[in-house]
Amino acid sequence: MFKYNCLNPIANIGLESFTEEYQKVENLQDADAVLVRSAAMHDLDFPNSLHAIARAGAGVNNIPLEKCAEKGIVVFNTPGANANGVKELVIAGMLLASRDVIGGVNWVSTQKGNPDIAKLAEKTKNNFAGSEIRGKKLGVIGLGAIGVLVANAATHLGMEVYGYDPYVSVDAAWNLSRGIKHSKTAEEIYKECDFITIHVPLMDATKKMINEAAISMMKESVVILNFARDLLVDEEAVIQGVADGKIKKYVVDFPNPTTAGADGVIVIPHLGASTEESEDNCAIMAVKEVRDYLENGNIKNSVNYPACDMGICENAGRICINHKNIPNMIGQYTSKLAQFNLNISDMINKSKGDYAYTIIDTESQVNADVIKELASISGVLKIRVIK
Ligand SMILES: NC(=O)c1ccc[n+]([C@@H]2O[C@H](COP(=O)([O-])OP(=O)(O)OC[C@H]3O[C@@H](n4cnc5c(N)ncnc54)[C@H](O)[C@@H]3O)[C@@H](O)[C@H]2O)c1
Ligand SMILES: O=C(O)[C@H](O)COP(=O)(O)O
Repeated sequence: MFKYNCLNPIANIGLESFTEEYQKVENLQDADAVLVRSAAMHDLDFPNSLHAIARAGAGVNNIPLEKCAEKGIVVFNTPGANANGVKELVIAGMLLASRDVIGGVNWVSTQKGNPDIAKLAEKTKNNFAGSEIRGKKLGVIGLGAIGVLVANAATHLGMEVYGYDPYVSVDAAWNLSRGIKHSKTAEEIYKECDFITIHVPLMDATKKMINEAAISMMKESVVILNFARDLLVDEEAVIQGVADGKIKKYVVDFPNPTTAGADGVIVIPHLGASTEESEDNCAIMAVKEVRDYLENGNIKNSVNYPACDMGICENAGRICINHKNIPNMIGQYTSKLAQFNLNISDMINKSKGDYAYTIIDTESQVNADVIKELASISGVLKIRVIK
């Protein structure tokens, strides 16, 4: 029996794909796996029983990845599963920044019960007039799952699109519309574009990447859209930019005391992935990843351990070892198994940064003494018997 805990509500369609071998528990301390969306996990203590954390979403800045890796806890996310939901809201954000729909709708609500509202609206509507996005230049920083969809959609709306991503994946590059201009520097985006949207993960290297220096290069009346994370942007500098008339609008999906209610800022309460479809997709993918890891030891879409897949175990035994990426680990495992006269029928070892993962299938089952011996090897962080 496996136990899982949910730190946020996770869509039922995903949870329903857990079999009767799974039990939901209220306390993380009792869990083999945790499912989470944006709940902050940095200050949590993780029990030794915890094997996996699945982020039903993209951003993993709420999870202490290194601390988890060190404890042999594999952290998964669900790449692309909510990308369409975010793309649609980014397009809405561009339209809301271009035309004062929000101001107009708010004005109408102040006229409740006014029998002359239709006439008055015709006199007043000019206060809420705007411009169109067709023909404008959009710069997309970060061409991953979301950035590619936004860039492609914007070309279909008649925008001239520039894309910047020095680490773009081959898959993402294949999916980009041919008409998108490849920017080799972020500066080109800052200098050329009327709308700038960022879709990069929050990491030390990307924190405050949109700052005073970046803003100073931007065009007058630029619109900045941030559906990635608030800390990617120096928001004090943005508010100053709005006050100076340099920035027309800042559209952001992450409310905080700096931006809530600020002039020229459209703040959305983190709704990018809050669609039925995105929530379902993320939950289904997260549960699938957790099940494959707990039941078979396979890793797909982890952000702190390598991808590693040996399928379903057809052999008598399978052990999985989370370990440091240091020399001679495999040599030590194989010689320990040989000491116990265990024959290896299949094996895979992969590494990612400082961490590595090994799956070993054996021709007979591995007993507790063998596991104890393997666990005593320096650099082993966690060991699990799958079969
Ligand atoms: N508003 C929401 O509800 C919502 C929903 C999903 C994701 N997000 C946020 O959006 C981010 C992006 O999501 P995604 O699914 O597209 O992720 P992704 O991993 O598919 O794409 C991120 C891209 O950013 C690129 N990148 C990294 N550093 C860069 C840099 N310095 N300059 C330019 N490009 C850089 C990477 O190469 C990658 O292609 C997530 O990390 C998350 O923080 C927000
Ligand atoms: O990174 C993400 O996937 C988004 O920010 C969505 O977060 P949420 O699952 O809490 O809505």
